[in-house]
Amino acid sequence: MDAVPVIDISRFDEERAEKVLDAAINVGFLWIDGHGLSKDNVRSAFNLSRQFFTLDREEKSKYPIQNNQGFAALNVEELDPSTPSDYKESFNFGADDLMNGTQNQPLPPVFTEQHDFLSSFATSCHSICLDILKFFGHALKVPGGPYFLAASHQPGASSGSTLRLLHYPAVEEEVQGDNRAGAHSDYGSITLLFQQPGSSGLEIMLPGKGWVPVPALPANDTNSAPPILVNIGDQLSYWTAGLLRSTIHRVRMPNRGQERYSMVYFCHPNDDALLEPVPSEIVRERKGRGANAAEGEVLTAGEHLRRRLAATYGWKENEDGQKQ
Ligand SMILES: O=C(O)CCC(=O)C(=O)O
Ligand SMILES: [Fe+2]
Repeated sequence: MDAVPVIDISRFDEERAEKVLDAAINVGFLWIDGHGLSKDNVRSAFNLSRQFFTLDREEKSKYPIQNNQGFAALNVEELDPSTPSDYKESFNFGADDLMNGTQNQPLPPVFTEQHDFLSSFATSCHSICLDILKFFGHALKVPGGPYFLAASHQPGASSGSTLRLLHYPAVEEEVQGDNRAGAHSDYGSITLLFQQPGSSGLEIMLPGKGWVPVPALPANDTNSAPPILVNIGDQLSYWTAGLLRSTIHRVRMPNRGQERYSMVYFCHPNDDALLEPVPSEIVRERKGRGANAAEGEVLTAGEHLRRRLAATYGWKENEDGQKQ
């Protein structure tokens, strides 16, 4: 996909850091290669996802989404309030718990039996995100360089980091228009998006270009998983006064009879991180704040997430993060 560059992050150098920053400023999406995740790992995760979503609806509904963890049935989520709710189902894992070994979330046997695998998958995703954040820290020339942003994304610290499995069932008739995931930007710092080879439906909104499809890249013949799609979320946009683009995207599935599986790792800062512009000359030169920020208001990452989730699921949470 020409609009979205592919960048090999297996080595850290000036040129690559500049390319990563450039893609984040101009597109908000990039493919990363040299990420170190194996094809087998990604395949196993997709297999687990398929095992879960093919369970009876009744069985899946024993784990209803609460505090952004668990199962959201078809049409529960409404990513874009101006369009009908999303004809997709999902399962969210609290990735901080998966990483720190304190599993509080009720899980079906299909997942508890593979808990070690899920923990290691989430840990790998998080460490890929830390690698990418190091490129940004370096290119933005913040104090501490590569470690500045990574330092507020400690693996296992209390955060909104989430591993999410998604299933878009095949339909024969049009279901509420073609929008299967309404237009939205992501809430965290950066997102890793896994699609299966041959899979289509994802579109991103680019200035001057409109909606641009971003189909999965083909599988390669190495042991490595194909390049992973990365996008900038709102929190990194706040931190960089809107310099890094939190690009709006959606899923449309006009091809009848096709289903789609995708997996997403939302990397979030520690809950107590303040979403104020980072001390960078490059950011200081920039006027304004990131997407949706009211003038003069500085939120913590945890507060920001609570607000966004309340809007998405139509529920409110109290200070302790309890659903009301
Ligand atoms: O399924 C997809 O490819 C997109 C999912 C997505 O954008 C999200 O869950 O935030
Ligand atoms: Fe998204």
